Amino acid sequence: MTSGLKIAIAGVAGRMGRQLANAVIDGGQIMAGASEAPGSPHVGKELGEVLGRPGLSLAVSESVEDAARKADVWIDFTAPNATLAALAALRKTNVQAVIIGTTGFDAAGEAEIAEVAGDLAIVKAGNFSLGVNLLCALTRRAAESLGEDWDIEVLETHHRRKVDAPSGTALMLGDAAARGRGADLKTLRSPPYDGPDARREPGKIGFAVRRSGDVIGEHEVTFGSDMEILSLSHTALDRAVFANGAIAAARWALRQPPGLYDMNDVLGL
Ligand SMILES: NC(=O)C1=CN([C@@H]2O[C@H](COP(=O)(O)OP(=O)(O)OC[C@H]3O[C@@H](n4cnc5c(N)ncnc54)[C@H](OP(=O)(O)O)[C@@H]3O)[C@@H](O)[C@H]2O)C=CC1
Ligand SMILES: O=C(O)C1=N[C@H](C(=O)O)C[C@H](O)C1
Repeated sequence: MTSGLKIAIAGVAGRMGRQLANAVIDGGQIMAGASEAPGSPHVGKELGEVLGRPGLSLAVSESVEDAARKADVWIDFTAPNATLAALAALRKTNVQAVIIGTTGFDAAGEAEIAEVAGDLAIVKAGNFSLGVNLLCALTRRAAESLGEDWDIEVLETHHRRKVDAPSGTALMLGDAAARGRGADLKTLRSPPYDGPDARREPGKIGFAVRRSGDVIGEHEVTFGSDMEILSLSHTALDRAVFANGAIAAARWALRQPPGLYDMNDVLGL
């Protein structure tokens, strides 16, 4: 049964782009548009050829306006510059909602997104899985309960092709921990431990990053005191969990006024 949700997917030939397009089609939504990077060998191809699903006829476009023409919602898991360029172009289309999964924005990029959210309903999350968003709530709760003598460390592991570090999810977890301590992550973030005097500063939140093989995404937050260690963790077993969360966010966002939302809003956490 079709839900009538008309979705355009940015970066459709990427790991998440393919996952999203397959989830849209298999879930009975409408694939209304698909984009790829200007100059990509996938531009101009039929989506069916890109996905290995013969008979699917929708041309992959390098133009945001063209890919968005028949869509109500734009889902973007690409790269920061690509997402920001798309947002500027989407303001001139009929798209009402944007789902941003891209990670690695700098402060100026985050500000640009907040500005565009004056015109569009935007759901942005470093992770669209239910488990990770619940893990953030649990991390905040633990940080609220445990004093500064408990060292907070966030460890993440991802596949070797990941570009940004720490991951968007690790930063969400660090942010949740900082909020639990009534502070901002900017203030509490530890510099990397590296060099001859790399001692841990009390009260800071540390990050450690591993890149290995084809790991989809593993995150662990530890709270360590002199006598015990509390560890909270999450493992993503299938990228479908991100795609399904993003599509649920799309359905939710189309019912909202313009504004900047996250998965807590969508899931009611
Ligand atoms: N929030 C979440 O739940 C999740 C977020 N992510 C994030 O999503 C992003 C993408 O991850 P992933 O799919 O693994 O990465 P990939 O590199 O596999 O995919 C990104 C795709 O976007 C394309 N692209 C680049 N620039 C443009 C452009 N201007 N217009 C259209 N397409 C473009 C790339 O093309 P080309 O290769 O030619 O550059 C590529 O096909 C990352 O930031 C990642 O951290 C990933 C998983 C879950
Ligand atoms: O790049 C990835 O793959 C992932 N990116 C997101 C992040 O930066 O946290 C989410 C997920 O862990 C996979």
